[in-house]
Amino acid sequence: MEFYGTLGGLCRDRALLVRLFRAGMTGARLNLSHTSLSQCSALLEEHFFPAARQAGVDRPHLIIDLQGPELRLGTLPIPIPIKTGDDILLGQDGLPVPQVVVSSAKPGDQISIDDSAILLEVKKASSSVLLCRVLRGGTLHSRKSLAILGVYPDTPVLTQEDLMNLDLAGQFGVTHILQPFVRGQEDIQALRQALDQRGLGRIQIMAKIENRQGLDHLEEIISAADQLCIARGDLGNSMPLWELPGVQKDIARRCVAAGRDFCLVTQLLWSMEHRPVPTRAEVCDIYNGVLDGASSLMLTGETAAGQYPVRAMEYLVKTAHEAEKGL
Ligand SMILES: Nc1ncnc2c1ncn2[C@@H]1O[C@H](COP(=O)(O)OP(=O)(O)O)[C@@H](O)[C@H]1O
Ligand SMILES: C=C(OP(=O)(O)O)C(=O)O
Repeated sequence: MEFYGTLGGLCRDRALLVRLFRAGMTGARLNLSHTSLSQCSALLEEHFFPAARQAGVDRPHLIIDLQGPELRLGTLPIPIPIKTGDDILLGQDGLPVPQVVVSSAKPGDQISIDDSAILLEVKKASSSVLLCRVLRGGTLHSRKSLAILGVYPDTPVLTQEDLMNLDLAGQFGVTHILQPFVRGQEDIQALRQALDQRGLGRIQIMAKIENRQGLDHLEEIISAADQLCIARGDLGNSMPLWELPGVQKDIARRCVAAGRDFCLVTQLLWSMEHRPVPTRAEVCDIYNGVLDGASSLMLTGETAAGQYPVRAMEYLVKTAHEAEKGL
């Protein structure tokens, strides 16, 4: 099995990366919604690849997660607390959001931020600004994910930043690409074409299933992609959460039936961002994911921004190996 962490601000530390590899990590993801390959040249060349060599991992996977059609909050000068019941503006003179959010949302729509940690309802909409009521408050941070629930604005398959990152993917040793919000086989064909044009046909495409559009076109996505990724953060925004386990199991079953590898990601050990020991529910989730056929497991905030990244990797790897004994 492959075990991945996400490289965040924490990971500009070779000693930490050596410990993650020694704990069983076989590769890592760079979320290019928060950084770019050019900004990460020192992280990759001076820390990531040397750490892998030092830990005896010959060919670490380097996975880039593109921006694609995903919507995100813009950059905030400082984190902003918002309270349940407050009214806030999105767009002109308010919080920075992509213009397509302002033009697509209508009164009554709900907007989730940071995988639904924060929830807004649109009260009034004009062509430049949305007045929203805060249904669930919290603290807003830069570049957190944003979704208009049930609304799918027409956004490009690849952003300008994505194309610039693809230009550098060969020289930085990228082995896999996580393609976000895949809507059908055309999205995958567009990425494959962009890779072929750059002589990067060897890079594996991992199609992220993150919303209803992906679910509705699952069969063709399974055929077109090299691997799938069950991206439970955004996928969980697109349905009542109690439906998510059944949907995860259905995707897993269909991947296994088609002989397609799949990766399981998000909140596998979420509590370990702040606690040294996982919950019983988290280790059971990992164990079940392996029994359901996951070929890789990926940590996100646990290694990118958490307090116990190495312990989290150890729990991930040990729990998965225990589950493999039952296969
Ligand atoms: N390259 C990075 N630099 C700084 N912080 C990062 C980076 N990657 C991730 N993070 C932080 O870790 C959090 C969890 O990572 P991830 O799951 O990849 O992001 P998100 O949930 O925003 O898609 C991010 O929201 C961000 O706060
Ligand atoms: C891993 C995921 O993607 P992102 O971190 O880009 O929201 C997810 O949605 O589960």
